[in-house]
Amino acid sequence: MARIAVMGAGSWGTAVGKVLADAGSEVVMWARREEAADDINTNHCNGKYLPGVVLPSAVSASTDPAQVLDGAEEVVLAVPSQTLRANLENWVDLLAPNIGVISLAKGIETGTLMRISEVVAEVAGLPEGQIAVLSGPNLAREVAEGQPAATVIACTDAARAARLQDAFSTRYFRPYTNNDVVGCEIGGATKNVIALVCGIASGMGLGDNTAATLVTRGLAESTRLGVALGASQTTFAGLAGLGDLVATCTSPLSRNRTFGERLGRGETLEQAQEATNGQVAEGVKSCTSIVELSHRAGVEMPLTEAVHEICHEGGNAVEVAVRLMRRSTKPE
Ligand SMILES: NC(=O)C1=CN([C@@H]2O[C@H](COP(=O)(O)OP(=O)(O)OC[C@H]3O[C@@H](n4cnc5c(N)ncnc54)[C@H](O)[C@@H]3O)[C@@H](O)[C@H]2O)C=CC1
Ligand SMILES: O=C(CO)COP(=O)(O)O
Repeated sequence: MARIAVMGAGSWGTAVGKVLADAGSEVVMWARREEAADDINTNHCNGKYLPGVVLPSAVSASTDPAQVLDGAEEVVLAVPSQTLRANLENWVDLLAPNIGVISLAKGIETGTLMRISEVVAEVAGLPEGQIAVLSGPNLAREVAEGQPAATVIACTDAARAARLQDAFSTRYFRPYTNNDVVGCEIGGATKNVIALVCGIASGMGLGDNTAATLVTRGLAESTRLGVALGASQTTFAGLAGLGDLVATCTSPLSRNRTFGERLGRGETLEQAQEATNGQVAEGVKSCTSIVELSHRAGVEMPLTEAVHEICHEGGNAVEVAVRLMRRSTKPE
């Protein structure tokens, strides 16, 4: 039985811990709070993030990263994108030199504009073939309940991607492999921003034509950015692109969509933040780094710019929407 460390016991880290244990691994989770580790060890659940979900007995937890990482063959990084660097810096001396890393994060680091696998490579000094990313339409609650879902495991080392595919395969969770790490990470980060704009539109009372327009044009601008950064266009038509975009833009379980809805109803950023139960809505910060990345790459991302303006420049959603509709006409 392989021993896998999951660093982060939030909603997705916990759901992924359950998947890995159901697929046959021994899973040790790192939790920030003692109560979370106790809850997992004593009650086999994580009541703060996934109330009612029973975790397999092969899942245990600790707040001590040394204990969690001791003997681990793989380490899953399940902390928010903007905190990953600082967390990993604390753990780097505890990683075995040949350890495999799997990033679950869906964001772009602010300031550096790095994808999260690039942050991992820089901080841990690992070659890119040792770093994989997992991304797809995977709302944590549904996966934890055992509802059927698929995902993508991307790694430049195809043999490693195939090994991870096995390690994550269960009767309800079906991973596909891909070698397009850039496309999977860009798709995962941009869909959160498009989910914010879909939520804003919904909060403003707009209907399904608007939502479908935002999803489709959101996919167009995400693909434009990804391709400019070296990704494959086909990745954006797959699970880590369109698949995740649809799930996140339409689901009431999405933190990003819900956050946007509150903004669209007129709440401030602070009010919307209060309602997240301490969970991350990655798009709020990543919209800034994605706008900067798009400028650097020379591609237009009007919807992402709109979200940035509403979230961080005091933009009024109605005025921003009117301006978007008045953009010059163009071929599709
Ligand atoms: N929840 C979901 O349905 C999915 C989430 N993801 C991605 O997985 C990553 C992790 O997300 P979740 O587990 O959902 O997040 P979460 O907000 O539910 O949990 C974050 C975890 O990171 C820990 N953490 C460590 N350092 C932290 C810090 N400085 N600030 C805040 N939290 C800190 C928290 O204690 C918590 O255990 C994100 O990038 C997210 O976009 C990806 C797919 C599905
Ligand atoms: O990434 C997700 C689904 O694939 C989760 O989305 P939220 O972070 O918006 O909840």
